[in-house]
Amino acid sequence: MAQLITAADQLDFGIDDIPSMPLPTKVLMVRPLHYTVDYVINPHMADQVGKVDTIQAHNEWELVRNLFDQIGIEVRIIEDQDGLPDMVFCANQSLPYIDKEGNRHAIMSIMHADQRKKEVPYIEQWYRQNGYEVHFLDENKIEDFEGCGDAIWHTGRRLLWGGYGFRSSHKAYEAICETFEVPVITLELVDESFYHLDTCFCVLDEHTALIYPDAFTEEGLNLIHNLFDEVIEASKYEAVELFACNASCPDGRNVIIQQGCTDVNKKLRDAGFAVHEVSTYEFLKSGGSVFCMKMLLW
Ligand SMILES: NC(=[NH2+])NCCC[C@H](N)C(=O)O
Repeated sequence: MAQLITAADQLDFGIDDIPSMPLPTKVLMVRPLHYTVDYVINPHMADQVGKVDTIQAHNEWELVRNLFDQIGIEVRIIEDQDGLPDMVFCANQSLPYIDKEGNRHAIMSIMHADQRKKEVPYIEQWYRQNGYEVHFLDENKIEDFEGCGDAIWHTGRRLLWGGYGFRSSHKAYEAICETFEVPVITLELVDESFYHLDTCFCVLDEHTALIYPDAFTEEGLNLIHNLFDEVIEASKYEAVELFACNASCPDGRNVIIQQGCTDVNKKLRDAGFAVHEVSTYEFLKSGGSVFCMKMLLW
């Protein structure tokens, strides 16, 4: 079953056929002491260089942290590094996994932008200190891969969704599929404003996803609709300006999301989710929100 799936006609399983995987119980967060917008590597950062209010950013980060804590997720914290202003976005430097025996693994990223490459060893060190087996992709064969920014676990199942096109190469998923022995469904990203899969695709529970449809190809949308019974769509405004799809729903019930996503939040509540709004305005300036500000762990 460990296959790479790029088109809906390759799907020979339903979600219930995929072995289950425990839900994450922890998050790693990186305290943003050196967070700024210093360079432009995605469209959201244009015009934002030097415009981050550092104190406000730290306050917002604390509130995000409190919300994870409140919904029962244990928060682990490390500090960021001087000269690495994007390190707070700790969804990007790795992809963790728990195998069927309960052993923990992490594949380290190959960051697309030179400015972010030095973040990876700090996260690797944390994994080593916390009993994870660390794996590397072959840099001679794979150009880039930005961890859980693009690679997203299906809630409760040993199935990975892999976005590619801007920050991660399709080739990375061949290697990940082999290393973790899980099926990977790849989704091409076509709009630069949605440069990571986590900007336009959020798995809410086993049967429900929140997406921004125009960020995908028709084939991608087919794949998503094939595996999810319910697909909630975000409007352009809430997806681009408020990063609605960059929400996080670690337990299949509580959704932590940027403040003001009125339309999406109504749809989430109608579908039975508990919505927790939080301001991440200072992080939106860098092209990130709740999902990017943490790494889900077991
Ligand atoms: N998973 C995410 N979308 N992370 C946000 C990363 C933001 C960061 N400024 C970058 O462009 O790399």
